[in-house]
Amino acid sequence: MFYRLKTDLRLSIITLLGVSGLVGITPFAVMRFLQGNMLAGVVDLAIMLSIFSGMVYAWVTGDTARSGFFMAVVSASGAVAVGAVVGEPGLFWLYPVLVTSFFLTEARYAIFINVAAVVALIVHGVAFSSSVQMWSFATTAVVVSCCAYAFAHRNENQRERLEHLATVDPLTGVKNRRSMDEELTVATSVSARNGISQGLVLLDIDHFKKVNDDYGHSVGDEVLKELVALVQQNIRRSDQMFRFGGEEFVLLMSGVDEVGLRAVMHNLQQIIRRFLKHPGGSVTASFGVAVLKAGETPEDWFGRADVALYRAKETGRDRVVYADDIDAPATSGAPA
Ligand SMILES: Nc1nc2c(ncn2[C@@H]2O[C@H](COP(=O)(O)OP(=O)(O)OP(=O)(O)O)[C@@H](O)[C@H]2O)c(=O)[nH]1
Repeated sequence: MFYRLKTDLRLSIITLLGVSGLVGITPFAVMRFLQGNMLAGVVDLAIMLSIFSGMVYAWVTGDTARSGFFMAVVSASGAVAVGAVVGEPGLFWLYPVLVTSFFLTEARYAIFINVAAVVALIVHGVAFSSSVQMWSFATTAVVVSCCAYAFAHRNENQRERLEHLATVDPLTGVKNRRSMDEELTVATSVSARNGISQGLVLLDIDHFKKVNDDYGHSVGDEVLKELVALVQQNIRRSDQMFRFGGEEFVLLMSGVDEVGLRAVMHNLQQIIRRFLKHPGGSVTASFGVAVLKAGETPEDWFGRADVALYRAKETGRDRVVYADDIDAPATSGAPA
């Protein structure tokens, strides 16, 4: 529970709004019923129930986009209703709403919700004792909204940047090992559900240490970038490439059958041989390939591809080895 609150900002805002809404509005609802102000009491009760159901929906389904939008609309409508029914003291409820809307839903929806709420109160007009007060309210509402927008926007940018840094290899721009672990898990579950075949390729540049030693690290870096560009130009957009570490890369290919995979690998091997160069000549690579088996774990799947890569290196490099060819039981030719 705390992990979800820590990692999902929108869920934490929904929860904060839900809990503080319930705690903050309950005394007002009770007071209004006790004072006989039934309409205001019913409005408070409706807001509390809606906020509570939005919060429960977010926790149960994980769909914070929909529940966030719902809670932004509910809290803005509630604040307008309270302002319209209670008058001037009720206006203050709009300020927290103007801020939280930017954290609950997308900026364009939040702007629309905030403008609609302020306009609704101005058009209704009853909550204001003078036009000066009304325009002061409108101006401060705009200032609060602009500040909230700027803060939420910056926060979102930083979140995206951190996510990028955590998942992408800075040298080559492909996803890193951490993303690969997640995608392999996703691929195995998708395959278990839909039966879509999944191919896994481990690609390791041959004698890369010698490239670095002979021509320098920066030339080695260029070779890595060139390799990524070449491979990406020659695989489908839906295929994914990851840098596993050093000079080792991983390709995840969905929906490719055994025959298709062999054709793709033959093509990739030829292209690397022909076009991947260092100042002294061509660069080659070794490949280990495994097609996901039914019920296999990501670790076992990766392990088979790794064994195939090891075999490719062991048997001379610059070759593609398929895990299935290693797994296949040797035929003895003995009569049954
Ligand atoms: N330029 C550059 N080199 C890197 C980077 N990451 C790892 N390396 C180098 O990659 C080399 C890998 O060397 P080895 O593991 O011995 O592999 P290899 O020389 O390719 O030999 P085989 O794989 O057995 O063919 C090491 O020299 C590392 O320093 C990087 O980001 N840039």
